[in-house]
Amino acid sequence: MTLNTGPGIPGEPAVEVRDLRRSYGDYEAVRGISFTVARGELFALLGTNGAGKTTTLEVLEGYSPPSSGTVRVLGLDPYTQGALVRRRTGVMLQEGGFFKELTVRETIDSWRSFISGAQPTAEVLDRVALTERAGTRVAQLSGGERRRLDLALAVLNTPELLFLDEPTTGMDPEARRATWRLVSELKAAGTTVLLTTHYLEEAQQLADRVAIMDRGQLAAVGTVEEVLSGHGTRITFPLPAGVAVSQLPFVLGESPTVTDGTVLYTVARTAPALAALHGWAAELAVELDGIEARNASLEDVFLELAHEKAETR
Ligand SMILES: Nc1ncnc2c1ncn2[C@@H]1O[C@H](COP(=O)(O)OP(=O)(O)OP(=O)(O)O)[C@@H](O)[C@H]1O
Repeated sequence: MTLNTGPGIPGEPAVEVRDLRRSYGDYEAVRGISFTVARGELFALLGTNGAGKTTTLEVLEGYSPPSSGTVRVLGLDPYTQGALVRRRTGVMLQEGGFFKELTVRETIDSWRSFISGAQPTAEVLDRVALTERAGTRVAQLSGGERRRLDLALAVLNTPELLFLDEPTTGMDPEARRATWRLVSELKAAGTTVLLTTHYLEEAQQLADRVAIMDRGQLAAVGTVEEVLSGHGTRITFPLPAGVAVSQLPFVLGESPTVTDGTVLYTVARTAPALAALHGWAAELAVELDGIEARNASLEDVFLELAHEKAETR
């Protein structure tokens, strides 16, 4: 038997997931998902709470086997070939298990002793902007600083593939941006990154491709642009003075929603919709001040999914 321990077959994806299912007892948390992550790509797994993101990541990291389906990480089976996979990957978990009495430097030093070819401690501290906190005990770190220490440990072995489970949860905006910079640098240096996040802006900023997970299934996979296409344009304007909601027209067959005096239409085609609205306004001799048309955002897609979820409950 020959084991594939090298850098992998050129063109072979970094991650390949086929029909993955994973159950906890009777409960199926992941219900038949398939996706691939190419080498060098930054892929974001987005989802509502309990969608199955962490469960998927745990299978990819080799902590649990699939209930059915297959996963390959760097061409290897992460469950049965865990040691080989771990040598070439970095993992940042949602809750790092630190010894709270150790300082930041001692924590990094102790992890370094397990890794051959680990980066120097000073360099790692600098990369995650923790140099000034090197002598601080882990117990005294803020939530965001602990996440940065998690990240430091995940990149210690200069991994080919990095798994980040909600990397910026608990960080203030400045720390979040610093983490985004670090993740972007790693990607620029050729690291493949698979991250989960609740922050849509994070996915929009960083990801080459995103997958939206909902109730154990993938609702959409593609570039942000691809995922947003098909979700229409949002046209909004303040309800004109003297106009009743019942007077608002159907536009391209769509009825509006009115929230706090703002009218919203979601339409497939922008120009004819705007023309129809201006025609309607001219007939009523009212002004459409403040009318705006914008593409759907990831947030809109999320809200639609949440809405569908509430309706199917
Ligand atoms: N060990 C477990 N035993 C039983 N059920 C579990 C277990 N771990 C997770 N679940 C359930 O499986 C589902 C998916 O959980 P998972 O943590 O994968 O979701 P998630 O998308 O990561 O959610 P979040 O964004 O809230 O972290 C949830 O309904 C959760 O309650």
